[in-house]
Amino acid sequence: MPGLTTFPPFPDDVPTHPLLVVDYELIKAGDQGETEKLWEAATQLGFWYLKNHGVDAEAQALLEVGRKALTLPLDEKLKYELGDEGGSFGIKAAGTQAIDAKGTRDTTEFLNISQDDALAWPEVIHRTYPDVVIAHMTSTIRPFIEKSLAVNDTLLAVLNSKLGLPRGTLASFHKPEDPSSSLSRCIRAPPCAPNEKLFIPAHTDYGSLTFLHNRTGGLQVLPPGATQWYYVKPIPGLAICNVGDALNIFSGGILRSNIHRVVPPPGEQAALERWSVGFFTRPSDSAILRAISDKSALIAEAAAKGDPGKYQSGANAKEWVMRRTGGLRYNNYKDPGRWNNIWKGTEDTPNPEAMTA
Ligand SMILES: O=C(O)CCC(=O)C(=O)O
Ligand SMILES: [Fe+2]
Repeated sequence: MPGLTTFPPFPDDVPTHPLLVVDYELIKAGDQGETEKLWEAATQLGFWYLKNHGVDAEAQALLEVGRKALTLPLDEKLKYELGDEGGSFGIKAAGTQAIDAKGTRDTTEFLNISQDDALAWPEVIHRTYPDVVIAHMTSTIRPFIEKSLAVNDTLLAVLNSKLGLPRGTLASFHKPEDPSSSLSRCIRAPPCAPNEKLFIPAHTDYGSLTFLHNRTGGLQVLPPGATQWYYVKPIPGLAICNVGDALNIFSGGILRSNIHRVVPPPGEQAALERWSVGFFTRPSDSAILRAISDKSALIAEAAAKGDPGKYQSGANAKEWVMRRTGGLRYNNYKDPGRWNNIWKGTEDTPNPEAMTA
């Protein structure tokens, strides 16, 4: 069982980037110093560790369900495949994404369960899932999603206040009753074949906040101004959180949606199958992705300094996610130039894979 595996250690001789450690208990208690730490992390690198979040057991349980679903026979998994239209929910089969400008197929699998489906179950809002997922909807999936949602909502409220927005502004773009592409995800990547270089290509996250539980290494960030990738070391009990495109745009660029990718785990960990789980908070489908300049002088000032098009995307959150998800699909791949552009996020650094392609 993945959760019971004793992992070979994460090597100490690979380039690793430190992240600030934010204490969720202190954030909930309104601690000023911790709030400042979260703000620094969210505006500088856009990534941080979160401790005392209380979701470890639920994350582990979701991983076990993900393991059951992603080890079903292929024909069973394909019944729930995401499809090429840019849909977010269901199973992403291996080989369905183009992971570089040359159109190389990926090897990872995802189980993506919609927040809306989990909260409304047994009502179906977006789609159905394999029986093994349904069987654990109330015992496992819903508790993971509810607790993760509470964590992300708490962080959003702190960021809302630091951005000088009227109370509840960011929350109004993330109402749980409005349909969204928010989801829980379980990722499986194979033990590293010798020529395997990339599991998930360099990207910014599509939504607002990501809350990730990693067992083995492989996640890498390209910090602002850096020319090389750095691993983010998985630390038991600490989640890895990051800002996505929607918050970058809402904040006029103040919050950083940093580029990252997933490569095979370093050192001896490469011999293991890689499993990770996460929760992705995304805005309501109909929320327009634009800087909220009319509600915060801070945001107005920041957005005015930036590229005007960037903070007036003209897209709503659903369109943004569909363009990015659909643009990566292998069946939609046409040529390197198109691959580089079609699924772009808010990154301010060129995609390093694009440069070498
Ligand atoms: O598995 C990981 O470490 C990160 C996955 C990721 O970046 C994503 O799903 O957006
Ligand atoms: Fe990501």
